[in-house]
Amino acid sequence: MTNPDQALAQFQLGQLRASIDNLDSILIHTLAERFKLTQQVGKLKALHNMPPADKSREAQQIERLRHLAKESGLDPAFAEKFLNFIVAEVIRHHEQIRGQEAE
Ligand SMILES: C=C(O[C@@H]1C=C(C(=O)O)C=C[C@H]1O)C(=O)O
Repeated sequence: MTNPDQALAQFQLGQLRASIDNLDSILIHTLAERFKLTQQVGKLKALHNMPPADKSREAQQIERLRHLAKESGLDPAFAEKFLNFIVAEVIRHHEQIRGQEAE
């Protein structure tokens, strides 16, 4: 048996989780669109013999995202780690594309 307080808490939890699910969908769709673009960058770089990683571009992105994170109340260290995690995957894709072009 649930008391009214527990029933209300369950309802609120369900509402919060529904919004979290919506935001997780946005994150997945956003990442999918980002990777479509970075795949195009990878092909362009492979075609023109440019290196997969660009540390100066990454430094600019980190500075920009740390600033945005601070403004939004997100931990800037987390924002930096998150970007680095994504960029590492992008570079892995670029190296794969480069390998395919060389075949
Ligand atoms: C996509 C690029 O390649 C790499 C991946 C980046 C990214 O995912 O934002 C940024 C810099 C590069 O290390 C790029 O050079 O723009």
